[in-house]
Amino acid sequence: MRLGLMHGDGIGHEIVPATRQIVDAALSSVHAPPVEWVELPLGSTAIDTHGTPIPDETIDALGQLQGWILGPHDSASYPERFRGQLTPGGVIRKKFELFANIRPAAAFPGVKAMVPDMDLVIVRENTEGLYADRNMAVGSGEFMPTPDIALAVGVFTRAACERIARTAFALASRRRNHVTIVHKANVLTLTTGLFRDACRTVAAEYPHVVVDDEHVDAMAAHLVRRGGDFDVVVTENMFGDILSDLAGELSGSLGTAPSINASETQVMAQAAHGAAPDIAGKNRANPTALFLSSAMMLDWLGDARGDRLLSAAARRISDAVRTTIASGIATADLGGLASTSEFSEVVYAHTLRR
Ligand SMILES: NC(=O)C1=CN([C@@H]2O[C@H](COP(=O)(O)OP(=O)(O)OC[C@H]3O[C@@H](n4cnc5c(N)ncnc54)[C@H](O)[C@@H]3O)[C@@H](O)[C@H]2O)C=CC1
Ligand SMILES: CC(C)CC(=O)C(=O)O
Repeated sequence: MRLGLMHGDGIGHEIVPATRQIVDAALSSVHAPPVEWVELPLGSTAIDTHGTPIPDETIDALGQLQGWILGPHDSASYPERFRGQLTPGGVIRKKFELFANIRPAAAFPGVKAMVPDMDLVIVRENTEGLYADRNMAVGSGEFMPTPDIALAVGVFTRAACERIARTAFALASRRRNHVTIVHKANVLTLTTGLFRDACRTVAAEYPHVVVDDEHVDAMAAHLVRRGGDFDVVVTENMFGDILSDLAGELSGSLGTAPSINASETQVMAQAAHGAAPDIAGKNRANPTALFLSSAMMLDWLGDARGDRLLSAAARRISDAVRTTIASGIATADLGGLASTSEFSEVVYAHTLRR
């Protein structure tokens, strides 16, 4: 199996190589064939070598792959000429229509979580909404008609809202049969109102699923006070981005918050967090989020290919992470003393253990 690999920026240079080793270990431990890794340029290093953070050769190569791992990028630090453009991750999401951003948040044994009974999945629409896109036909855009006025246009299409709703209801049907639609239809009546209504339309196809809906501001409060009450949360692009950081932190740390971005045919593993420039190069980052993102990717590929070994390898990784953290070994964000490499070595050993 060929899988793409992009380090990204900041802590990506620490957590991506560690993740590659864990994936290799997991596949070997279940006697699956090894991965043929396809390393691709992206981020600051690609600016130096190719003059752009997202070279055409990377996009072309991804078009030939079913799955890949994307390290976090530090687009806020790119030279001025790249600012205001879609970020590398955003370009990839839109180019390959990776419309479903699946972001679980569940507390681990051994972690002092602020909401210890949280076990939910945020299903985020990944191609529309308010996130800027100057270059593509479908998407949204910011512009300045004068130097003193900035405008942003959000795009919500019924087709994309119904598509992400189906993902959410199918997921809830395999979990606890509960979907919460998050919107802000009291103010953004037409746009997020369309999102809510399209989700409600799809809900009629899943009569066994309990549906409710919340305004995004109230939802933020509910997550803090009673985050254990939610199962699947479906929402638009920016609300999902924000709520998933909140849920990640409430259930452990941003460093434990995984995600995949998926279409019907391709999957990208990408942690929910960013490049963490404040701790980059210090061997302090928690690689858990990317480890678990890669496990989600293997699981997705296992389903898509009907290959149980890939799903078994995915379980190896998540079990190894849980065992490691439950044994009291954790990085600083979880209150532990382990460095990135010390933590990764223990997860690696547990992944290989038969
Ligand atoms: N998917 C992506 O590639 C994303 C990229 N970014 C980019 O990352 C850069 C920094 O953005 P910020 O807003 O500071 O968000 P961030 O997620 O990089 O960092 C926020 C805070 O969480 C901590 N943190 C994040 N990941 C961690 C980990 N694995 N282990 C331990 N602590 C961790 C950081 O140290 C920081 O204190 C920006 O250029 C931003 O655009 C931000 C979010 C997502
Ligand atoms: C493209 C990213 C920088 C947006 C983001 O924060 C995320 O998707 O997590």
